[in-house]
Formats: sequence, C-alpha cells, structure tokens
Amino acid sequence: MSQAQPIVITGGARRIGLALAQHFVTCGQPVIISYRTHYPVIGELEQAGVCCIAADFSTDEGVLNFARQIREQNPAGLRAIIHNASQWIAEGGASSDADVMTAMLQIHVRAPYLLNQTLASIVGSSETASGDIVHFTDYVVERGSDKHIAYAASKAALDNLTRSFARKLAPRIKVNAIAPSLIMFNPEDNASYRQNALDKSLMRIAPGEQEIIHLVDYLLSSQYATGRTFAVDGGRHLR
Ligand SMILES: NC(=O)C1=CN([C@@H]2O[C@H](COP(=O)(O)OP(=O)(O)OC[C@H]3O[C@@H](n4cnc5c(N)ncnc54)[C@H](OP(=O)(O)O)[C@@H]3O)[C@@H](O)[C@H]2O)C=CC1
Ligand SMILES: Nc1nc2c(c(=O)[nH]1)N=C([C@H](O)[C@@H](O)CO)CN2
Repeated sequence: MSQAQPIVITGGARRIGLALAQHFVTCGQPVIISYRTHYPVIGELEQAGVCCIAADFSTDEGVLNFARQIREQNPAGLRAIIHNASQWIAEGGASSDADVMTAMLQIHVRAPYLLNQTLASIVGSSETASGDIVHFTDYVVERGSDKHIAYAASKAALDNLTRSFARKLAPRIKVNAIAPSLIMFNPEDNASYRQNALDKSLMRIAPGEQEIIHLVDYLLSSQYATGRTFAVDGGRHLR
C-alpha cells in the first residue's frame, strides 16, 4: 500500500501547531513540521515518526530553503499545508513600528505566499478536493486592533490570500482560513488580562487546541468548502 502523503504544519513544535501534529500522528497520518526553537518535544515527535525540519521564516531564504527540502524529501507530494507559524507582536515594544510591520508581513504574508507558490504543484493529486491549504488568520481581521495594528493588517492580507489561492488552485486543492479569537492563553498572561479576554466573548472560555483540531478535520474532510474563512471566536462579534 502506498504511503499516505504527509501534512505540513508550520510552527508545529508548540501550542496549536504541536497539538495538530500530535493529533495527526495519533490518526496515523504522516506529518512534517517546521520548527524554529528546538524544544524538547522535538525528540518525542521524531520518535513518533514526525519529520521535523528547522526553519526560520524571517527571511525569504529561510522560507524557500524549507520549501526546497519539502520538495526533495517528498516526491509523492503532500496531503495539505497548514500555515500556523506566527508571531503576535504589539506596537510599543522593543522593535520599531517599521520593524514590527516588516516582521508581521514576513511571517503572515510572504512565508505563506512563497510556500504556496512553490509547493502547491505537489499538494494533493489529480483528483478533485484531494489537497488542502489552511491559513490561520485571526478574528481581528474583521475589527482591526489598536494594540496589534501591523499584526492585524498582515492577517488581513493572509485572509485575502485565501480567496486568491482558492481561485487559482480549485478544484484539486481547497484553500480556507481559520479565524480564531481567544483559543489559549500564554503563560505570561496575568489574571486580570485573562478575565478581560474571557469577558470579550459570549461563551467566556478559552476552549483550547481541540476546538481548532475539530475544524481542521472538518475542512480536510470536506469535498466542497473552499475560499472561506471559518470563525472560531465564541460569539465575540455579538458582544
Ligand atoms: N492562541 C490563540 O489564542 C490564538 C491563535 N491564533 C493563531 O493561531 C495560530 C497558532 O497560535 P499559537 O499556537 O498561539 O501560536 P504561537 O505564537 O504560540 O506559536 C506560533 C509558532 O510559530 C513559530 N514561529 C514564529 N515566528 C517564526 C518564524 N519567523 N519562523 C518560523 N517559525 C516561527 C513559533 O516558533 P517559536 O516557538 O520558535 O517562536 C511557534 O512555534 C497562529 O497563527 C495564531 O496567530 C489566532 C488567534 C488566537
Ligand atoms: N501567534 C499568535 N497569535 C495570537 C496569539 C498567540 O498566542 N500567538 N494569541 C492571541 C490572543 O489569544 C487573542 O486572540 C485574544 O487575546 C491572538 N493571536
């Protein structure tokens, strides 16, 4: 029996990307992840058969080098690409506004764009809906953000790439976006931040990675959904 085509998850060594990688491994689905920081979990993933490729997408060279390795190591092609890699940088920190915008456009626009352009030809097969690309955007694409201006704008560009690539790659490949609001906190989030964030949605929870896993499974099982953004935001738009 021919080996199933692997799913590529960018930024797959922590939090949502890691949960997705572990989920697919449990399902017997081959997985390739990119990682930037070599967390201890990388060893466990490799033991479980995950192909872990070091890649820093902060330069086009890093992006294209990752794509080259993917093409060289996977002549039979890919089942899907999940563009999870991201940085959530606010204005007013150590970096200048110009550097924040550059970094946000690099990781959320240039990296997905270049990876899709260089890898789409090996995603899926000749069959309709045999391949998938998933972009992780954000609820703030709808509303903007006064604290993460460049981040929101870059995710809005990624949202638009969803429709462009859906038009270009149909019917062989479906291209969709997932637009989360609060899914999981960061360790440094204090109690007042956490309560304030919970109060922004109708559901008032941080649902965790499983919420995203369920939706990714649906998108990959669909024969029809493409060019759409799927909100996972607890009804935040109705608050
Ligand atoms: N968590 C949440 O509540 C929400 C998440 N989202 C979106 O969901 C996705 C996953 O979120 P989450 O798991 O919290 O993301 P994290 O910010 O925790 O992790 C993102 C991953 O991307 C990697 N990464 C960042 N910059 C680069 C780079 N330049 N090159 C290569 N890899 C890089 C990180 O590597 P490293 O660990 O080495 O830095 C990390 O593994 C993201 O796209 C995010 O924007 C949207 C709304 C809410
Ligand atoms: N790359 C990341 N993007 C985002 C994160 C994160 O931790 N990493 N977190 C959020 C927040 O949860 C926000 O949705 C609610 O405060 C947004 N994006």
